[in-house]
Amino acid sequence: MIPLLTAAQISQVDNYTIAHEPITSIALMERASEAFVVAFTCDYPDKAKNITVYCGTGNNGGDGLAIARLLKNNFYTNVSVKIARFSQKSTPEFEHNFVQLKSVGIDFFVINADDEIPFDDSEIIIDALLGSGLNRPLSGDYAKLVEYLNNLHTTVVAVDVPTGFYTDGQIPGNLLVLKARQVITFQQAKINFLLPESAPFMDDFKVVDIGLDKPFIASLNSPYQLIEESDVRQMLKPRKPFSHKGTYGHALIIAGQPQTMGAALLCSSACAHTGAGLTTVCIPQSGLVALNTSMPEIMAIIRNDLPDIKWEKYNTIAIGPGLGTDASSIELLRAVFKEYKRPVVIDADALNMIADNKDLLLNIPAGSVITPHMKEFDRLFGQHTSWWQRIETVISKAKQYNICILLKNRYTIIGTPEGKIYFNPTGNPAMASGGMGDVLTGVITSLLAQGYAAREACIIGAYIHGKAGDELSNQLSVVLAGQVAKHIPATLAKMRA
Ligand SMILES: NC(=O)C1=CN([C@@H]2O[C@H](COP(=O)(O)OP(=O)(O)OC[C@H]3O[C@@H](n4cnc5c(N)ncnc54)[C@H](OP(=O)(O)O)[C@@H]3O)[C@@H](O)[C@H]2O)[C@@H](O)CC1
Ligand SMILES: Nc1ncnc2c1ncn2[C@@H]1O[C@H](COP(=O)(O)OP(=O)(O)O)[C@@H](O)[C@H]1O
Ligand SMILES: [K+]
Repeated sequence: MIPLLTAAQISQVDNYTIAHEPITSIALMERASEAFVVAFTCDYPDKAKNITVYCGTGNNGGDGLAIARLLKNNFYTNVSVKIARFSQKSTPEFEHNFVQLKSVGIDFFVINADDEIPFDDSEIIIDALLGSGLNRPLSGDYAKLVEYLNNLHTTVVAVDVPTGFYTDGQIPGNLLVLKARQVITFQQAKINFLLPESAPFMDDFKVVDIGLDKPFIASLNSPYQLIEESDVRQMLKPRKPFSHKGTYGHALIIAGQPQTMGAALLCSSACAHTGAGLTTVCIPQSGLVALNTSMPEIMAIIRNDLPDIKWEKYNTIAIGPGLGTDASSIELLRAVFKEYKRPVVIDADALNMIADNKDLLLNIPAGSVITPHMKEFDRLFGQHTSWWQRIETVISKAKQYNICILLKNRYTIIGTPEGKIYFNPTGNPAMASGGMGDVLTGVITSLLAQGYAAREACIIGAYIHGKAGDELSNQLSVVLAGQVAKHIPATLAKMRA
């Protein structure tokens, strides 16, 4: 796991590293700038491009000055610097690098407060105006400069953070930010880069290691963690030589209506492909031929008004995909909560029914998983105006109901009753198509049936679901849910290798 820190914590780690490595703050800035330049030269190798580095007078600006000098040393022939001296204040690291800049003879131009903004015809802009020290929305001269630069539509590469962007906490509406094609960020992704509100301000980000003190970072015990492949590899259990279908659990999936049978088929296919020993799906009579034709491995219980379910047979139950919200579905959901006290997976229409009957929230068995997307989440827990607010709700509701909440998105958010938030990095826009969530539910259900706890099932499930989609998207620009379900065994084989 990569712990994700707030700007205040990063500055704490910065100071700790300076004191304990030990390293001077100027040497740390040089190391950060070198790391930026290595990444930059990789993505922008044309050394004749006309590049302007815009620098503020804080440490982000200090980085910018060092970066300009290092680019020149790396034979970038057309680099110049514009310094926004809008405040009398500057940091010693900025001033040190200013002296260095002058000594290597790079063209620079100072823009003072209230000055006209100088004409810019550069091909690449490096944004080192403001970084993680931002403490208020841009206004005045900064706002004027950023609006001018945004209107140029030039390729912008931001140093650490796009100027004006909030790295953590609620992002105010109508925020003015210098829009970046790419952000080359230091040490770790900033938490807000992982939320959809970052989308208008950056196409992409890349993390470069600047050698901040890792044990100290771990000691801060951040609630926010980014999942890494190694975590999932460690959590995955092998399939043992003398094992049999009973070893890997029996999952029951209650899903589908005549018009939404696909949801039941996708969910149960994903469950079987993720390795549950047995999968049974509870569907209406009209779905039986489709099930037997497409997946003879899966057993069926025909869903009359209230089917006769032998609850004790199942290691876990999933309920919701394509289920509908009519009276008999609500009755069935209540029956699950009444009869079955082990962890379940609740998705789609089951979430919508709980949203309409909030008393049911209290009946969810401890250790269960709910898998809402944004709209289902807001129906359940009230309207939210920002993703930061949703994260806060995930933390409080996971604890209150003793469940894992998996809130789906580009970086799916998993909250546990212990107050941790895990971000899943896998998945891609080729997967933005119907039924993908049904497959995820099947994957998580399968993992619960196999004996993984809810936290592990969510982390492994979200990761391999997205990873399967990533592998497919190497060849395909659109990936369908059924393809992801069928590809899970190949992804699992690689992860277990
Ligand atoms: N931490 C690390 O790991 C490392 C960090 N490094 C680098 O340091 C950067 C952080 O530098 P930093 O702390 O000097 O802050 P920075 O963003 O340059 O801002 C400067 C000042 O601007 C001001 N200000 C704030 N908001 C404003 C606004 N809206 N409009 C106008 N002014 C505003 C505010 O001062 P104020 O006016 O509030 O007194 C603030 O102090 C970081 O992003 C990275 O690039 C690396 O070199 C080494 C490793
Ligand atoms: N752009 C994307 N990047 C990463 N993952 C995506 C993207 N679009 C969709 N997904 C994944 O696909 C799934 C969609 O779930 P959901 O909205 O419930 O779909 P459905 O209701 O159609 O089954 C989620 O797991 C989500 O993380
Ligand atoms: K910046």
